[in-house]
Amino acid sequence: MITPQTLTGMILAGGEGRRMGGRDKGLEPFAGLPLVAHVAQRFDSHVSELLINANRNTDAYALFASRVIEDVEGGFKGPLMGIYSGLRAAKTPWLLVAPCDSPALPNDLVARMVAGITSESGEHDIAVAFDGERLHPVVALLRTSLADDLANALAEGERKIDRWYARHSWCKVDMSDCPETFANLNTEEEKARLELTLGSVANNAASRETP
Ligand SMILES: Nc1nc2c(ncn2[C@@H]2O[C@H](COP(=O)(O)OP(=O)(O)OP(=O)(O)O)[C@@H](O)[C@H]2O)c(=O)[nH]1
Repeated sequence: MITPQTLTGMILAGGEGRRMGGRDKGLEPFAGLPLVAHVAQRFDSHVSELLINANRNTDAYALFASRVIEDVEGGFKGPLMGIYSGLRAAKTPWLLVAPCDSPALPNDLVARMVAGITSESGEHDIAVAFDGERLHPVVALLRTSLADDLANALAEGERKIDRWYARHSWCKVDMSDCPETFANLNTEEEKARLELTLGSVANNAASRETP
């Protein structure tokens, strides 16, 4: 059974943000808070430790997590390297990953992912969020014992997250009831548009969960 004691959360914030002029996306303000703060709230009290995977501005990120970890191998090798770095850093058997640029993820994200990975014969090794049309490979629950296997895949040059998932016992977690919560911000224009449509959703969640 996956409990908060056996689960580490990690926010992926290690990208270059090229489509946003190279800015550090996780620290961009959105509806009054840095993007990363919205995502951090989804993990509140549901995990034993929250990590942020970032390759820049690590002091700024430290305000929002228990630990900030950089990619094991630098040079912006992609999100699969970030996931690997989290699998290595986590002290628990399970790691739940979410991206820093999706500020409206479901408030019950952790419960949904944990319920979704469990099958009649036990747990799969990996569960991936599915919005009814698309998989979201950077919203995933994984066994941390996969770290060695991922190290080998990365050494072979693998960079595609879903292709690596497909080598394992994996499942989709159906979130087709809330596809809009997966909206992410890649450009200034998307940020401005989503701030109008999703800002209130994200803000309401924030004020509900702030003690
Ligand atoms: N650790 C790590 N995370 C990454 C890397 N590249 C992207 N990510 C993360 O993966 C998720 C999806 O990233 P993208 O939006 O595809 O890439 P990005 O670098 O943020 O933005 P672009 O440069 O505009 O593509 C985000 O949470 C990123 O922070 C990387 O090289 N290392």
